[in-house]
Amino acid sequence: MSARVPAQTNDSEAARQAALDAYAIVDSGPEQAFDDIVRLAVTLCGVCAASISLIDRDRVWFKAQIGVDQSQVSRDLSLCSHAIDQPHRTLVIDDLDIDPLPAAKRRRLGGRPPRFYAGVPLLSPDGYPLGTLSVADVEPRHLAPAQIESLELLARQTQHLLELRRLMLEQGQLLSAREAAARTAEQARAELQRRHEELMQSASRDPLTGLLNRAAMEEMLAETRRRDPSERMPYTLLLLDIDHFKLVNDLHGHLAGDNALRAVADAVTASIRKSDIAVRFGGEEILVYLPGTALDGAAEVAYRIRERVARAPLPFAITVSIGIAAGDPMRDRPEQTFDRADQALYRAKADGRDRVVVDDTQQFDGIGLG
Ligand SMILES: Nc1nc2c(ncn2[C@@H]2O[C@H](COP(=O)(O)OP(=O)(O)OP(=O)(O)O)[C@@H](O)[C@H]2O)c(=O)[nH]1
Repeated sequence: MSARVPAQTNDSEAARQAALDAYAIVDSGPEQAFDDIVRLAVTLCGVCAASISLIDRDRVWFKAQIGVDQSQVSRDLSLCSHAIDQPHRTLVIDDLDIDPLPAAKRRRLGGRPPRFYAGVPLLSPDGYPLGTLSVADVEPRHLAPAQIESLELLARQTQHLLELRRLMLEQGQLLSAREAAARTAEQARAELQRRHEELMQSASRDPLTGLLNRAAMEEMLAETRRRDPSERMPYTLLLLDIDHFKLVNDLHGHLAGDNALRAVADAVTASIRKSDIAVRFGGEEILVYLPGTALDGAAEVAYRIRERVARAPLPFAITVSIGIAAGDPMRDRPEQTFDRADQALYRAKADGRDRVVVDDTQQFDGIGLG
């Protein structure tokens, strides 16, 4: 038996305990790999007991054991504590009656006191003793050098297992930390997106009518231009202007004019589909984009708007003029379609207002719908 080294300082014991804690193994459930090691140790050394013992604060806890009566013992009853006094040497005591260890007296293997003990310290990569892989018997024994070497080899395997276990634990923690960080980032992104949309919503709406404003339309146009023309569908543009609106303002006042504008916007919104887009284009001009709608469909929408405007709950009557043009993304640019709708609107005004005029320079030959 080797001489005992001086007692560890409080600091080094704290560091040793921290090294063990990093494995988070104490009080864990049984694991086949560790059970196999103690079984092999028993077979190789021809003894009745073996254990993988870990020194935890004031107790020694067995990760795996065969033939040992307790599942943990207080540290002062532990043979393992003797073994780690010389952490780089295997402690072998052939006969504890001849070469006694204080702790051995009160330990039991199958109800009997141990006579033989051999313990190989298990070290952390930093060299801190964590516990032992030990074999014991109720009879005196003498291990052949090859058996001691095998036991030491098994202890090395146990250390590898411990490392592997710790690495897996760290990986798991890293993974969940990464998942948590990804979740937080996703929540932040969603919140940012929500706030951005809110901001866009308020920035892109005309406060008086609630319709989209011109900036929003420009943004949509830019977005459309980025897409392949073949992916875009034909559409119609409907340009609406309130007739003699200046007179409405002059006769009934600006506030009444505002109400009239709101009523026309409501009439437009009520007459179009969700997929259509209405924009307050100028002072009293409204532009409506009707994707996938042909001229005849757009003319129907225009009539519906006129009817609703005629029934608007206002103390005075108002009318609107509407110009319509069809656009084909494969053939023309949106500006060209807009110009044709504008010209149709001009004709509607010139022809006496309160009417719908469909652009006749493309698919239709001049259908005045006024
Ligand atoms: N009340 C109100 N008036 C507005 C608003 N925006 C523009 N206007 C007015 O709309 C009027 C538009 O007048 P004009 O462009 O001369 O056309 P109009 O009187 O509608 O005549 P036609 O379009 O030829 O039928 C102007 O008097 C603007 O001041 C608004 O937000 N509220």
